[in-house]
Amino acid sequence: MEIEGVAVDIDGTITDKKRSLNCRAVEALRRLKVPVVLATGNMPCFARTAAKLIGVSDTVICENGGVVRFEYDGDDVVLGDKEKCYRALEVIRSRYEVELLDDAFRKSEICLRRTFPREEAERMVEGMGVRILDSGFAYHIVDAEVSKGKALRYVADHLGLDVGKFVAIGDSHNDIDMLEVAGIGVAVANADVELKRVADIVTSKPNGDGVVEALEFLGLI
Ligand SMILES: O=C(O)COP(=O)(O)O
Ligand SMILES: [Mg+2]
Repeated sequence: MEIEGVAVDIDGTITDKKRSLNCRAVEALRRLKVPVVLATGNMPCFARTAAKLIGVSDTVICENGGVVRFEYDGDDVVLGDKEKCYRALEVIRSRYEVELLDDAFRKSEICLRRTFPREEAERMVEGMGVRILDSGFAYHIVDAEVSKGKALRYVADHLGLDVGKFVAIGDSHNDIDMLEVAGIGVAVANADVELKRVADIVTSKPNGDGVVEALEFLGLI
């Protein structure tokens, strides 16, 4: 299969537990001849800056697919409904203390510190049209209509590329459907078991070194 693009998660994939960026992965991603799309749970201002500094495509998937941006100076395309997330937040708040992260900068979702049982909270908000994702770094209450996978399909269509010819690389629960949608799904060695289950390739090395390993294995570098 001729690979037309690479979608890569940020935290836990090209960064380590302390969120320190792996420079070998940066160099490898910069060298690729196909578009490299960052796909993160983080907010648009962070994602666009990260893309610029890393030296990959200005097209980024942010807020777990709730926002997409095609140009550095372009507008955010908001795909998720934050009101749904606020309604769910009130339900969760009735039982757990919550701490919101960067709320003023998020347009489609609510990011929370990981201080309560995610699965229990997800049961509490069943039927409200939201999901609670765990990136390993934070929880995200997202509109159930959005995901990194759906956003990748949207982005690929917009760029005139076939999403089935993308490689997607990730580490967590919030990457599952992106790996499923892409033609080749890669989980780095430190990835959640549930992500490894849907991956075509599981690297032997963790984080950014795993990204480099996968790109070499696929003949992209
Ligand atoms: O929770 C976060 O913001 C980190 O998310 P990411 O692993 O999708 O980059
Ligand atoms: Mg991650």
